Amino acid sequence: MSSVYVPTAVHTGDKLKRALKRTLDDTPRQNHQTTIDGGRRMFVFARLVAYVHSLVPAPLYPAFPPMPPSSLQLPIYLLLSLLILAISFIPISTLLSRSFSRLSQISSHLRPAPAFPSCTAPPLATNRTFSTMAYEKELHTALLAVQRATLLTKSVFSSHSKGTLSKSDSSPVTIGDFGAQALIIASIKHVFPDDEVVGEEDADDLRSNSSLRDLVWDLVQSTKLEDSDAETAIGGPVATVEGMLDAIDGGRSRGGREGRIWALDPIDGTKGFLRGGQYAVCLALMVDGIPTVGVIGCPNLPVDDTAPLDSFIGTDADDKEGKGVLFGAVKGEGSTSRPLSNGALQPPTPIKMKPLEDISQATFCESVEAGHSSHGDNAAIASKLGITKPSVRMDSQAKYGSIARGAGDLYLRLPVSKTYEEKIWDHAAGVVIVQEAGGKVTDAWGKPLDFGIGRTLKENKGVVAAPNAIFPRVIDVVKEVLSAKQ
Ligand SMILES: Nc1ncnc2c1ncn2[C@@H]1O[C@H](COP(=O)(O)O)[C@@H](OP(=O)(O)O)[C@H]1O
Ligand SMILES: [Mg+2]
Repeated sequence: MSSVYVPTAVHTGDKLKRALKRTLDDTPRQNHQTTIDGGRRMFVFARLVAYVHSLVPAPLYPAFPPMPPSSLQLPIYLLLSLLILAISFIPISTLLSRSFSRLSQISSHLRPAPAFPSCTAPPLATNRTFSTMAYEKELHTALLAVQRATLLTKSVFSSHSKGTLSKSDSSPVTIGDFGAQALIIASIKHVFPDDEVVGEEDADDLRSNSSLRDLVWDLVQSTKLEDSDAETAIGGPVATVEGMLDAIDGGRSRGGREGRIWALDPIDGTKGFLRGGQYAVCLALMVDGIPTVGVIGCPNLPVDDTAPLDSFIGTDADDKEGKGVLFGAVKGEGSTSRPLSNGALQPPTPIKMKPLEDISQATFCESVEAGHSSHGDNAAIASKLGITKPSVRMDSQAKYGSIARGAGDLYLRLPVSKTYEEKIWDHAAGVVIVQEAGGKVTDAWGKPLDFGIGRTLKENKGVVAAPNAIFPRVIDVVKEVLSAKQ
């Protein structure tokens, strides 16, 4: 009767051996062999247990695992079992540890590989909240910081005196740029003290010009979110003038391919800002050189995404209702937009690029400034694509936000100058928002934008953004037009 257990145990050992062989087929040979040896020893162990069982009269242990009788066979059973266990302990533990390491190898292969250009997985973020969405704390902080900074820029936008200076590259900078950079970097440093920031501005002019510094300090001191929880979440007010200058200078990072680096454009489209047109406050977190979180505040875009793209262009009517949009995106988590507010964040709405079956029906966006993007080349591309609608000219990364929510379709930025290097803060946030809304962004030759080589995109020329489905056709035509000029 006891032999009933023998085939069962042998069968179990055999099954285990076959299962191991099958599942570990792609294990490197050496590990494979050792694991099979482990399986063999387990098989022997099973047979020995079965043998010991056979020494015990079957009727005395009807259930499995059997309990031995209290006769002479009991000590024999115990002794043999102990001996077998001791012999088997080493191979079993080896087998288990190999199986666990194999499992962790498999799970590490399942981790998604990051996109160009890094081949390493993003490191675990410091200060990161472990919630259902990756980079939730980073996104929340960036949304609030940008929203607060837009309050400051709006107050400068509606004032006649904007404290404008000309920078060394003769581009304009205003007290709004300095104030917004101070507020945003102070928020980032409060929540993520170890992170670096590549910011467009520095505090040199303010350190040498006390009246300008006082103007900026007044702005920074008087700007706060109306919701106290929101204000506290990003560190509250900047405490001192020196703290403000240090915050602005906190944007001097040289950038790079490693770690967490924020890219900040406190007022993108400064010329639009001065003209009363579109402008944007833009912030992105790059992890190992890859734009991962993107936030763009556009105080002059219509909240209604079906409104004509140029609804508020060329007006400086700050009192117009229904304007002010805050875009946000996290890599792999989608893009959203919400109305800008003066206090807590408004609820978000997911956004997607417009599905476009017929390219000729596309609306394309380009810079207002002909010195920033070649209007002639953009027009030649549009014409080759069969596009008949006129371009929508718009300053700033509001272009990225507009195509991401389907209010436009393409963004063409064909280079004017052979030597100009696009700045990472002019594109990082927009790239995440467009990608997460179903689009692709490359340079004009179809090369991925490389944000990991410093403060500029020096390996790239121009920028093209389009919905994934039509991107190949668009970039072919862009290359055709560029090649014809060579
Ligand atoms: N020659 C040039 N080619 C391309 N971009 C340029 C440029 N000169 C300046 N820019 C950048 O163009 C940005 C504005 O882009 P757009 O034309 O899309 O509004 C400017 O940002 P700022 O306004 O923050 O200085 C500036 O960084
Ligand atoms: Mg800019």
